[in-house]
Amino acid sequence: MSGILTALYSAICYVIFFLTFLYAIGFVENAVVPKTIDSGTPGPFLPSLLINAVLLSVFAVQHSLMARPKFKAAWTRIVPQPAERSTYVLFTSLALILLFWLWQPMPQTMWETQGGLAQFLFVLSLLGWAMVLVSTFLISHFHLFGLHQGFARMMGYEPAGGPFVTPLFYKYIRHPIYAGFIIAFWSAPVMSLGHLVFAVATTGYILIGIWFEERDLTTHFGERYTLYQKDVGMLVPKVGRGGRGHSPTVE
Ligand SMILES: C[S@@+](CC[C@H](N)C(=O)[O-])C[C@H]1O[C@@H](n2cnc3c(N)ncnc32)[C@H](O)[C@@H]1O
Repeated sequence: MSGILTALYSAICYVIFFLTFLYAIGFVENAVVPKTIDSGTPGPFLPSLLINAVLLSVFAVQHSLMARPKFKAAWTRIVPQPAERSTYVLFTSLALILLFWLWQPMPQTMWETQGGLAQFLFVLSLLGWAMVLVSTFLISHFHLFGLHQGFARMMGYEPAGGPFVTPLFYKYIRHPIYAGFIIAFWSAPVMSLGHLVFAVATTGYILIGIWFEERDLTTHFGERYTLYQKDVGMLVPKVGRGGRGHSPTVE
């Protein structure tokens, strides 16, 4: 793949990802977009549950499998190295688009809030999404979504792997992106059965994903990451640290 083609490919994948991310906000928040988590005509309970479980599993398998170093090593014999991350981002977007498209509404209300509490939960949920986006910039947004690798190929240099960093949220929790998703998914003013299935499944997936990601991070960054794990909570800040947060200079 020529440099210009690689850069173009990574830019297209990035735009598809970003639009998918924006759609995901509307889908979960039941706002703005035509098809949301609770919209549409509900079908019978069991087939709906089964279809949703398959859609969530397709996403989970794609997202975890393609992120593992062994898969990447094999995959880059087919896909050029500079386009690998963009291809991952593209497949993730496609798995999500499939989920948005075929998701079956399960509208039974599990719990419902009103007035100030409902407004608070809605705002909290949006803050969760904002935390996700801000955190991607904290650990290198353009590397995470493949643009850096694609454009580096065009400029003729080898991009260094993303460094280990612990700014802002990362000083207090190890996984602010995942924490942001969990906040966004659970802070629903009205929790339908379908939304609850989605929140439970994605939270379970995130917890399993963290186990795999931390195994890779420990292999990659060694003692720096083990010290970080001791110092900083996974999804919730550790108590008793007097709000100091992680300080790499202490290592
Ligand atoms: C989707 S991001 C999720 C990051 C993190 N788990 C979170 O929730 O904020 C996954 C990528 O972030 C990288 N990553 C995780 N923690 C990092 C850190 N402290 N510094 C740099 N990269 C990190 C991993 O290597 C992986 O490629």
